[in-house]
Amino acid sequence: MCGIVGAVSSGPVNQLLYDALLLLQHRGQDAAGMVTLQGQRCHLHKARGMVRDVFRTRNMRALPGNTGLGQVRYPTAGNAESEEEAQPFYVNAPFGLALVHNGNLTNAVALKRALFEVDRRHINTDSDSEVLLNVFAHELGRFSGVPLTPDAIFRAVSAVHRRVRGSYAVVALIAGQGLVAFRDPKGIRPLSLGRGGAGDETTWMVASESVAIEGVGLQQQRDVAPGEAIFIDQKGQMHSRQCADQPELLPCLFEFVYLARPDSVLDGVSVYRARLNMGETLAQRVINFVKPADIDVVIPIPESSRPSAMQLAHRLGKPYREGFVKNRYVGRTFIMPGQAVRRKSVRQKLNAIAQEFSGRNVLLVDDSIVRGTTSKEIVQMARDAGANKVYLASAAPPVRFSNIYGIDMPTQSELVAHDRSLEEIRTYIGCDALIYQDLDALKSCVASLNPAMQRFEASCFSGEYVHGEIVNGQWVEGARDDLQGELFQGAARPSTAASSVAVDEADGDSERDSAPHGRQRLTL
Ligand SMILES: O=P(O)(O)OC[C@H]1O[C@H](OP(=O)(O)OP(=O)(O)O)[C@H](O)[C@@H]1O
Ligand SMILES: NC(=O)CC[C@H](N)C(=O)O
Ligand SMILES: [Mg+2]
Repeated sequence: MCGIVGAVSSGPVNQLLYDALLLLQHRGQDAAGMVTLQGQRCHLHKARGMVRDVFRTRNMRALPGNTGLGQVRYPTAGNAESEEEAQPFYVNAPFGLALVHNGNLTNAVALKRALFEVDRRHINTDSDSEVLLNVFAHELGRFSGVPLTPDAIFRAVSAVHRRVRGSYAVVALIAGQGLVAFRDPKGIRPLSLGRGGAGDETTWMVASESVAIEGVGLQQQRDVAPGEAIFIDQKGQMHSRQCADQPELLPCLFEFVYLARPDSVLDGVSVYRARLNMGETLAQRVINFVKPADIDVVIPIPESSRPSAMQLAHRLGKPYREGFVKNRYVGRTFIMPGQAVRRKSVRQKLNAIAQEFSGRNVLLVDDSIVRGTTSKEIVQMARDAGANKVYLASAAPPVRFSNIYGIDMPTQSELVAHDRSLEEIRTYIGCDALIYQDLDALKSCVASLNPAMQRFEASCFSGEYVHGEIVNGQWVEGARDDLQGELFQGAARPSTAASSVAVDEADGDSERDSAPHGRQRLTL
């Protein structure tokens, strides 16, 4: 996941974009960037780091103009250390184009080959987003004349939909023309449209989450529909068209579990309310495994599990206590690069209040257990703080399969639940009881809040991939040809018991950590 934003306004957009990026920081901590457009001239600044570190006053001054876009990056392709792979990407033809992308293309290798051999375009990094920009640029060049028309833009987006597979929420800027936003035909990653002011004073914004729109004082209008493209010209006129043949809404379920902020509304669903529902249904599961009389207190594992834990405690009639205090200056651990830094960060980030644990049977609640880094540490911290029994409940089902659509879970063998029975996971984490949410229950927690949303991209729980790239844990013929053998190798190869060990028991640094950031990424 990354956070993306774009704006067209009657005034300068640099501060607006900066503020929106800060509100999207939870979606990407590795790099940030912005492009603004003043007349025909694009101004770009991007670098590794968090928003506050990347944009100093002098950088902001050098980003003039009334149209612009920005991104916070959490890499799923290429290399987190590469400054060039920070976004936005820019190409000078046709017109001058800049693009930001949230998602992950699953046929990027084949596209890169075709771009070079057929379209005669050079890709200079290992980023799938640079591939996506060049596909869009090539198609825009084919359909557009001068002056550029909305129809040409929409035809180019339709062609992108035909060529590209995977997930993509996109904002692009066309020099001298305006802002384009589009979402893949299954709407896997979110994209919201907002507006403020009126007439000549109108400001438009497109952003990954509604919190960015509302946080800068604009109003959320609606979501960009799956497959839809929106074009806002420099006079502030908005044009839109459905550009996909068979669009259907299959949003990523993990957005509701963990990725999005609780105060966002995605595709009409309040993330906060969905998380409350998760607490309700999880409470039903808990009482199947642990007698309520054996639970003294419910304690969330901050931050994302709080709404679910609160509702779960309410449903069980048990006290809800903040037993862990979060250091607000440490970022999200799951999206940090590398297992060693993630593990260290759990202890730096969370500290136990011993009195809340001492002599008690505690039920810890987290939103999800992915690599098991957090839960293993936290269970031990609860024991060190004097807890009697330590039970652990997860508001999401076991994460057993790779995510290839924009969450950095490419390697099954990193996942604590992969190839392990429930009892083996419990033993590994070291808790006295382990309770997971049921997948159908999780889906209904979200779907009950929007009747139009009945299906989800839930591959990391189910192993079913919406584009059919992987079937029964194996890349299907053809889809596999698009990709290098080592890509997503956990999914491509049946794992062995040895390779399923998520984290080395002794020091937490698995062999995979010797690879850059411990990730198996798309290498083009
Ligand atoms: O099993 P793991 O691999 O440890 O991943 C799961 C944990 O990571 C996330 O927390 P994170 O610290 O990233 O963010 P949060 O503060 O929003 O909870 C998530 O909320 C879980 O606590
Ligand atoms: N998490 C994302 O959306 C990543 C975008 C893009 N695939 C990258 O790696 O930079
Ligand atoms: Mg967490």
